[in-house]
Amino acid sequence: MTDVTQINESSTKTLEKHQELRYEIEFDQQGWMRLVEGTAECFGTELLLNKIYKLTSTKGAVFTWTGCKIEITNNCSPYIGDKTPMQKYSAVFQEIENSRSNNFDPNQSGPRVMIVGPTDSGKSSVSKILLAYSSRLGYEPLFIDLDPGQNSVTIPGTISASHIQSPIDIEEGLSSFVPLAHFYGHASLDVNPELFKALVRNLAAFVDKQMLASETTRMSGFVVNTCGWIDGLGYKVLLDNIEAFRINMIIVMDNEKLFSDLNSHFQQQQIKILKLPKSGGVFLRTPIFRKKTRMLKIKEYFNGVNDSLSPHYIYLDFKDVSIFRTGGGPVAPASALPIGQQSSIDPLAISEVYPSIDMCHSIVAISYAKQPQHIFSTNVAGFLYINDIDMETKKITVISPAPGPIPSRYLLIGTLKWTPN
Ligand SMILES: Nc1ncnc2c1ncn2[C@@H]1O[C@H](COP(=O)(O)OP(=O)(O)OP(=O)(O)O)[C@@H](O)[C@H]1O
Repeated sequence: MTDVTQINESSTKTLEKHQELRYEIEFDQQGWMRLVEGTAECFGTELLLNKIYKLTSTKGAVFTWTGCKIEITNNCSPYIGDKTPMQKYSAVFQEIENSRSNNFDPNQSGPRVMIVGPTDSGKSSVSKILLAYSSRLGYEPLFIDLDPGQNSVTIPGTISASHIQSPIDIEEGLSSFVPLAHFYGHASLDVNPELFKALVRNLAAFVDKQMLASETTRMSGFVVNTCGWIDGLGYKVLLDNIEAFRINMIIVMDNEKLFSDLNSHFQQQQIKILKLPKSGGVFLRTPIFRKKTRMLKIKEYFNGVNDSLSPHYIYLDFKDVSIFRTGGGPVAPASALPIGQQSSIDPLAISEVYPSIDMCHSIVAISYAKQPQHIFSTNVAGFLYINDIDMETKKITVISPAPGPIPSRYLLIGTLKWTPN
């Protein structure tokens, strides 16, 4: 692996106050940046002066409130954006902050914020900014990621809650926090929306317990990031998720219709609904790019960010594990069924399946459940990659990020596949 500091074709960019330096670095490419003068922040987290930050397969921006100079490698295609919505984002953060500090009743919960909007509208980036600003003020909010396709925290196909108890790392982002995760098993919400809604309700119940247990968490509140499916069934799922988390502030990114629909729907309820524009820097991702990002996220789970981990091969006998599939088998996406027709398969059924060759290259979750009937309501300990299944010797070869025995015999499988290269 290249030592990034050896990439020395860099230039120093001077930013006026309220400008941002945008960068794009291709998959499997690395560059770096360094703040050489002034102050700047990357999605809300302050850069340290003179520290070299590695940039790997990423797009993003560094914003300055004061003006600054940043040295950045030329392979990051850096350019300066002088129109940014950061002042509006900061005003929304102030609203959140007011809800914490204005006569906060410790028996009530603090901000329960959900960010909604179409794909590529900057939802994850705004989530990160709000969490980073909260963290800088000493709060310890929860981050709830309901985007199984473009997850910010762990492997795709999951929903998770992470406790943000330290500043967000600029290189690793939100992946540096250990989440409580439930395995949905599919990258797209429309494969099994009923299962998704039910898992979200489980996660919301866990979050409620966390809020009850600690006044700091209660006051800090949480930020929920969602996926970009906002019409038809996607909108209905969103409404269900809003109810599950008893959201009291919705931030709508860049979509007048969604803003208007939510206002009409919640007019009798005390939910603050705000709208925010998307930044001109937000990168539009094609389906191929999205798939590559998912594969990269899985690779990072097993190999670490910047290949910092060495994954381990583990050999399991068929009798050592029980594999369960949720939803009673692969279900046709709701969008693929004729209008008005529903799948006859119980979307919440969990059935044990015998190992088979077609499971090769699947990502499976290790459940913490002690009994099969608790699998659905229990979070997962981690994930394995099925490298090989030998039907003759009845052995499964898996790749795990950690050595040693796996913590449970119960494995969950969905439709998520990966091929290491
Ligand atoms: N101001 C900016 N300058 C440069 N890149 C940016 C900026 N804001 C966001 N990006 C990048 O644009 C991409 C899309 O942004 P983001 O992930 O926040 O959108 P999203 O609405 O959450 O997308 P999705 O719904 O697909 O998850 C990300 O790679 C992000 O880092």
